Amino acid sequence: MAEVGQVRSHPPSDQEDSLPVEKRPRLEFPTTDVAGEDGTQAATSNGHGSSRKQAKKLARKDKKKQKHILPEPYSSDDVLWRDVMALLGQDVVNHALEEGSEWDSPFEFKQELEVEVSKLSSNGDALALAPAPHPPWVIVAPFALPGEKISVRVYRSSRLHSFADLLSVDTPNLTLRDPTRVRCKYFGKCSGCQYQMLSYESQLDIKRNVVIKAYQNFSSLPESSIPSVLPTIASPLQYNYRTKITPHFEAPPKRAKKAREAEGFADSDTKPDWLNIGFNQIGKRSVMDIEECPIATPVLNEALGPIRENVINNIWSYKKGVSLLLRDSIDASATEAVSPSEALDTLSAALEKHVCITDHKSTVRERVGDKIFEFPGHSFFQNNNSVLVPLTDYVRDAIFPSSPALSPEDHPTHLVDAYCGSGLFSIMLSPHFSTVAGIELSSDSIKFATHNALLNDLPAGKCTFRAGDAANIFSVVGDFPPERTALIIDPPRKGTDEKFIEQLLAFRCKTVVYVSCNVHTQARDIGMILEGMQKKEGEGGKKYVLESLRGFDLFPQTAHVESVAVLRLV
Ligand SMILES: C[S@@+](CC[C@H](N)C(=O)[O-])C[C@H]1O[C@@H](n2cnc3c(N)ncnc32)[C@H](O)[C@@H]1O
Repeated sequence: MAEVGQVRSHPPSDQEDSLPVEKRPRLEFPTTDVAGEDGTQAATSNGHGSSRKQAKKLARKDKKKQKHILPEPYSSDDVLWRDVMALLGQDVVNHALEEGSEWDSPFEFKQELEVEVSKLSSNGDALALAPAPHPPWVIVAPFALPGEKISVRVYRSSRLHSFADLLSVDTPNLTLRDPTRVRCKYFGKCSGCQYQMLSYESQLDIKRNVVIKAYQNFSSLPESSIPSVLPTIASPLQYNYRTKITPHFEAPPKRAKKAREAEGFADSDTKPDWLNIGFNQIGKRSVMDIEECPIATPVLNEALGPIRENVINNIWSYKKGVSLLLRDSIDASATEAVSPSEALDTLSAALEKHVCITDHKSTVRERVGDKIFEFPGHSFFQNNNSVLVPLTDYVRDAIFPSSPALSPEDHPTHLVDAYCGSGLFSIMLSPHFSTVAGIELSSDSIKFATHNALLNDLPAGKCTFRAGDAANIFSVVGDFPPERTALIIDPPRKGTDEKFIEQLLAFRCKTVVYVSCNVHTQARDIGMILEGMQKKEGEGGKKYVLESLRGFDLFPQTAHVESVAVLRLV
């Protein structure tokens, strides 16, 4: 029986946990809350009420007003808001803002309507204009495609848009949609995947468009500074690629505990109806029961059954909701059992044996190309192993281009790996550099980065890793020759910060490769770097140019895209 292992309260705090198989944040307020927000008007329209009543009413209105929270800049809500504005057109949006009607949803809670999808948002939802005679307003619904006529039911409204459940696709777009492509029985309900009905080529095209829009909307750069976005690089595996999943469940509710008490605490090995172990349902806070996940690796799917059984058998002992951890790892005991004298193919066979790690403190082991990486179960590691050789090769080729962008005698000799985790880029690219320095906030990851350098027999002293804020790296690489140094930036979703960018601009290394799981904050940061350079140097001297830009598909079947931007000082 697999162990449930170390569990924690959910939602998980891991910075990359905003990735696909996760909760989407709840937005704003239900549609019934959107009545007029002008307190003065409300008071005068109710001319005969007592002043106490009026004061109460005003207080209620004020409360509602406070709920009109604008999206956090660069958040997925902000990304959606830009898409909503683009679909409505600037004139319509300006008019609604001037009128103060942008929160006045024309739709009631649970109102049903038919719409035609215009486009996809960068978050993967379908966007449709509300049909006449409704005022200009956007309907946001999941799992529908451009050109499709759909029936939806509104469940929540926001600024000039309402969220709706998809009830049916009445006229499907058969050039894009093919239901036989869908491999998951939960697709259409689970919030994990958005695109299983699409061909893989269409998914890659859509993601390229997300990168294009991100730089248009969030970089503040003139069109002339943004290169044509290159085609998205495919993931070698399009299913069974995800090496980490975190299904979760709620603790027994009070009513269930009471019912059990009334029945004399009778134990049962069947799953209670109220217990769901899985991922979030689309558009809801509730968890849906998931027995298999076709984007997760086979070993995680094999382990999921026994892990679920263990939870079911012990469910009454849980006081809080829990996020389980399932992580695919090479079986360390199988590789350790191979003696050095044994043939290489015995070792290779041992490296193919995988197990599921459930303990946050256990060590996970992955192979990337000819290197082995170890890291603690709770810490960050990229979740799609199949794409890591193409990704690290791509970063290497960007640093050492064969084109005239960089002649061989100018090739970098030093590498700075900011936000280095357990050393993926440093170690994969180390053969091409004389000196490598990595920095990372998590001291656990840093311990493992140092350990991984030894594990892969890198020459002593070649790679040094330190724990700390990424910006601190510039104070320790003062002796690196900037014109022979490459910098890799791979921050969490919130991107890097002004302190880091300020020092990057002072350091002026030849090449910067910015890898990001959030192309919107990446676009902001790249904009800040290019603008900052402009301000520092005026029109003279060398400047960074954004040489190339492209998406990498680390998460097939989902709307998520990784983005790689290459800056060169020329
Ligand atoms: C997207 S991960 C990339 C890790 C690594 N490059 C890799 O590919 O495995 C981002 C990393 O940044 C780290 N991090 C977050 N904030 C940081 C900060 N202010 N300074 C340095 N590292 C930070 C996280 O702990 C995480 O390991």
